[in-house]
Amino acid sequence: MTQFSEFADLCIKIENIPGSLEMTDVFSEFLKNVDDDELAVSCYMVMGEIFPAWTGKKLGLGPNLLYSALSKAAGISLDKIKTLLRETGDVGETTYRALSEDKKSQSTFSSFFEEENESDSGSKGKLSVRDVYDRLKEIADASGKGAQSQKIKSLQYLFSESTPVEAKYISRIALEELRIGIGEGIVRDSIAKAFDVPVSNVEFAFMVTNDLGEVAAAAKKGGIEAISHQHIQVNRPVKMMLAQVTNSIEAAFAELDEAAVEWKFDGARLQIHKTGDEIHLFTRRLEDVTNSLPDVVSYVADAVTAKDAVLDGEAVAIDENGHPRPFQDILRRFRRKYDVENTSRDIPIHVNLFDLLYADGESYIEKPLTERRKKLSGIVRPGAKGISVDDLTITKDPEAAAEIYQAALAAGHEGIMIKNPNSPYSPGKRGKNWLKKKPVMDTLDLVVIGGEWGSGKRKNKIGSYVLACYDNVKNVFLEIGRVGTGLSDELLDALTEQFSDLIEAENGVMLKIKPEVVFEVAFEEIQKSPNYPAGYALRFPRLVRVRDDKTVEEIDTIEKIERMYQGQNQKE
Ligand SMILES: Nc1ncnc2c1ncn2[C@@H]1O[C@H](COP(=O)(O)OP(=O)(O)OP(=O)(O)O)[C@@H](O)[C@H]1O
Repeated sequence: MTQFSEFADLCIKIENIPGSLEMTDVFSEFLKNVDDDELAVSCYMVMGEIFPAWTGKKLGLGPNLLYSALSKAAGISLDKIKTLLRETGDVGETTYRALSEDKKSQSTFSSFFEEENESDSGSKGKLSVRDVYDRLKEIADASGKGAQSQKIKSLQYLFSESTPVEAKYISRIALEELRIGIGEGIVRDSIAKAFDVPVSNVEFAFMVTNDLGEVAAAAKKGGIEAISHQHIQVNRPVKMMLAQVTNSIEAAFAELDEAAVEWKFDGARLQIHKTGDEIHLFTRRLEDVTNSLPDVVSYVADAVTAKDAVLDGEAVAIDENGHPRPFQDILRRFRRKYDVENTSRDIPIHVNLFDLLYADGESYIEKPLTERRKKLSGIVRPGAKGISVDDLTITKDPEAAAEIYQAALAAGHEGIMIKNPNSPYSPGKRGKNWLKKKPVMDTLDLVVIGGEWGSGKRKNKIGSYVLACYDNVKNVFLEIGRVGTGLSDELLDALTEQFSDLIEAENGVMLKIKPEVVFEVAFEEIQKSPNYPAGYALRFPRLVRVRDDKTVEEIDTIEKIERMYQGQNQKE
């Protein structure tokens, strides 16, 4: 068993290291020494997760529940916890302080000094890494009547059995806010280093399994040989391949010579897994939305002739003429948990398939696009209801692509995709093998980190939202502005509801919100601004759409905003 105190020490060390190479050194040492039973979970937890990415499962613990547990464990009032939150602005620090005060008040004079001397990383709690993981998993699994109090009890147990420093990290993990600067790249490199396997092999195994814990376990057990045997599996979603923007069709053809051109549909990504009669549908965030889309399940059952397959496509909400409806409509379908039948009648879907990852026992991801498409067309019945393989044109002629682009826009879609016909499918990669061309509209994907209660008629609604971009060097969110004006009452109601469980702290009318929801925001211009931590502000920002299909890891970075600012000033 590895003590959780060792994990907390690891977090402290890593937080104080600026460079990723050193982080890799430190984490790979930890991986070498951790128990087999705790190897995989250490990989998840160091990234602030409990479950491997492919499960799409989240702990889903509201901040208020955590504060209740903390208040009970520390024996101090909820009000006091909220005051601490205002002072520290951070749930980890609040936990540390709340529990330190508790320990002080309960300790005798001499034990107080013992604790002080041993403080920070020194004093040891009673928990192992596995204990913490198991309790958090229990919290995630609790459901139904009594689940709330069960969750509070489990957290309370974790807090009371750990030192303040350990509890600080437990709180951050529980709210999915660990953010010590370790992401998938560093975990991947650490596995390679710890178990002496080339990074490229670890990378490939991760792409196909979507589970760094499992890859670490395989690497430890059987090195390169074992991880080379890992393959894509039906019913385990893999990350979707993504696209880069191209400024012009000509530029794309200059890169590619010959290109595969198809419409960029305005809908939501869907990864379809079929094993015999069992069909599962996953979103871009790898959430299982099978139950919300019974119509799509029946379309797949009817159209796909392969026994087993993993297919990639875009689900589009359509009107009675087959034209695409607004993006929010397809998201309504994806989110729907009740009254699914009626909603599917009101908002029909058409699925446009454009790729194939696996069919009848064979992985296709390493094969060229043309071969994948050939097989895809061979396993989907033409003329089937609600689902089709999209049209793909292979051409060397930018003019032909321009015509397809115009046709796509005329049909109400976003533009075109220009793909490298010889390229493999690279899960989770955004590279030059897929380029997208759509009309220029400057938007940014930003995360909501705060808000403000409205006044007057909007008293009980969150009336404006504080937005942040991501600083991927310092690993922090940077506030860049707000949106509020122009939002309808109906939308504000829906948003207030969506954010109600994400409120971490309140100060007067101001709210601190757990960074989870992504807004796509349009604006007139990016300006330099000393008023915001990002150093930039958006002129006339307005909400285009809530990007429920994107995770907070996918928001735009300060680097990109700097580049956009410079590009914008060059144009003038
Ligand atoms: N024919 C197609 N091939 C691939 N992706 C397509 C196609 N049609 C629509 N798409 C959608 O376009 C997305 C690829 O663009 P990108 O990787 O930039 O995602 P994005 O960041 O969501 O971009 P955007 O905001 O432009 O949709 C895919 O995730 C998919 O949902």
